[in-house]
Amino acid sequence: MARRRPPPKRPSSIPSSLTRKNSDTRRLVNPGPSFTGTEMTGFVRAILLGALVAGVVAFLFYPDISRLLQHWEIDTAVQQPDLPNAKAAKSNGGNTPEAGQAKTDPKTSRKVRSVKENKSTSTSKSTSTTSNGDGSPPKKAKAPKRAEAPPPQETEETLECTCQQTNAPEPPTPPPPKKVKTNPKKTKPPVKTDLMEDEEEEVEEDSEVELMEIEEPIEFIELEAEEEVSPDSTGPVSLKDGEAITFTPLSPGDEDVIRLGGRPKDGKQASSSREKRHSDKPKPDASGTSSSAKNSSAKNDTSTTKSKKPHTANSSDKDSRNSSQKQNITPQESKSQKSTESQANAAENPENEDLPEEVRNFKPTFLKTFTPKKIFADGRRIPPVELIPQKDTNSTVKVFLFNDFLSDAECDGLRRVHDKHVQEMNTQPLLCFDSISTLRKHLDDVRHKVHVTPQDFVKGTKCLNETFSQQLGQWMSGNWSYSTAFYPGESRFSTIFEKRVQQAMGLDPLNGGKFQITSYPQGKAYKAHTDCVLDGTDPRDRVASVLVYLDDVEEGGETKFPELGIWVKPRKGRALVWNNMSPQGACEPHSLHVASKVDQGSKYILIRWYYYKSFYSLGKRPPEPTLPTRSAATPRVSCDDYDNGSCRWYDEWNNDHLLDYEYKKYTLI
Ligand SMILES: O=C(O)CCC(=O)C(=O)O
Ligand SMILES: [Fe+2]
Repeated sequence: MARRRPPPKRPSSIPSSLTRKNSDTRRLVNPGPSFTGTEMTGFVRAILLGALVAGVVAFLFYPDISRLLQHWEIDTAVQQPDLPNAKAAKSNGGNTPEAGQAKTDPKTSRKVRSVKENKSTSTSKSTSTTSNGDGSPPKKAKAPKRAEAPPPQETEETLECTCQQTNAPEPPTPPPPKKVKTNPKKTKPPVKTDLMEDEEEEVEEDSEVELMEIEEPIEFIELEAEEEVSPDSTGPVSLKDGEAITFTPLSPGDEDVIRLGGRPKDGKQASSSREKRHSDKPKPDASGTSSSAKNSSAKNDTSTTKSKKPHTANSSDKDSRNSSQKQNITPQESKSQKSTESQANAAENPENEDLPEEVRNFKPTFLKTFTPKKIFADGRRIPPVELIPQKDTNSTVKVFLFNDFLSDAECDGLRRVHDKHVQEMNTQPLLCFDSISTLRKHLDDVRHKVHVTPQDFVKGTKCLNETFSQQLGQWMSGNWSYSTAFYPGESRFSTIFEKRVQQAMGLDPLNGGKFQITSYPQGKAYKAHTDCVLDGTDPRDRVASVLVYLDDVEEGGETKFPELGIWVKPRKGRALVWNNMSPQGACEPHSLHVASKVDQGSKYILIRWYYYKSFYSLGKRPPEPTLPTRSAATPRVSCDDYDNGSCRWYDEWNNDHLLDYEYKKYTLI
């Protein structure tokens, strides 16, 4: 549009001294003509006529004058972007740096971005999920935010447009809502249904446009085809042809091969093929000293390292992890190996002084190989799906989902092994509590007023004595979830599973810990926690978690990530994989997750945690502590919090219930 010239600016004021001087001069030097009465009347008439003509002209051309003035204002706004018009134009576009920011992952950025656009365009799904904040099922969606007009550019035209809209008698009709289409090949609508069932039902009552938009499963991105691992590809694992993709389902006979933890009634502890797994790794302690001997010799260690663990995952495995992370280096070796650099580090951070060298010098690098790939198993095509956080967050946590990661037969087999083992264990567990206050809360819960004294606990432990354990166990009537464990190399299944995980996510089998199967009876949940230790002193933590649902759950039992606004419904065979640590190696608070209450039916999961690196005892059965004294096959129940009824039954013992555990964990085998 042609730009009109603004009218010349008039001087805003003339110095009064000058004016006065000129008029004074005129009056004195040139007094002007004098007029007769007739001449005066004619002159007045002429003036009146002129005024009349000017009035008519002004009336006829008024709109043009008005427009001329407008353009003058517009030009001013362009030149001065701080004027209100210019500001409004900027914010109306909604094109804030955040909104326009793309995710940094070069492989997924395009798709992530497209999903984000979709989200902001208008879905009640994303609105409702995001707004809840606690990861609870989304509430009734509000009126969806319609498609926004494309962001205006900061040009003269844009501003002119704003200005004209303001002056127009009727506001202009907004552009119709944008329907964002995603590539149907790359989305999986059925998955979305699982996650968003509640909202979907509500949204269906709304307009057609919404329905069309809701059809887009915005939470899911099936990842790029080029990431696929084809059956005959060599891939990251060197396997024999076909081995990576064919899996013979777990047959009933195989169940015996899976030895679950705990001392069976014959008193012998199951052993794993630990030496094989680590035979190629140097073992700082090659003396062959038994682990229990080392345990007792470590008792004098006065390591003061305590990690605060407000919301850390099930203590049993954490214990196994901690004990596995610290034993490689004896205090003597630690001292002799001290480098100038590490001493300097320790001097900088005196709190770390007592940590083993390996811990202090460990440089966490984010697992570059933590990349999802499409895999095939047993004739099943298993593409990865990235779950997009429904909350704006600067989190580095990525959550991936694989449907049918395990076959029905595999899931059934694992459930059977677990149930059988729970049945076979001694039915009377010993009950352990993280504190007396947790015990009191549980007593209140079962409506029993009991005066608790330290004598009720087995000395040196956090566990109740046998009599009290039995009593409280009956009152609580098995009101807990059940975890059983098996170890790498103990079954064909474990080997096949870890290879599958390696292919799908690039996680090194050697960096994985035990396999834990957990069942939740109806009404059970598990507290909000992170699988790594928040603000922990040991950076060699659980970098990623792999969770597989072994059955559908009739109602409830979702895994929720409240900080991300992601929640996932259990589906038989479905795997969830996420990273717990940031690229810098810090435990990510956004990885907080909760197993929500099973409202109807029961829930079964298989979980395995992966670490930054392999440790000597990682993935090996931990030596059982002798305290408390107990008969074979006695399970323990750990209530390490009250929240969400998070007592959990374990088939094996570790050191977590020992009072002095925190003080010696870095030197335990
Ligand atoms: O059961 C779930 O959904 C989550 C379980 C979990 O996070 C865990 O066992 O660490
Ligand atoms: Fe967890």
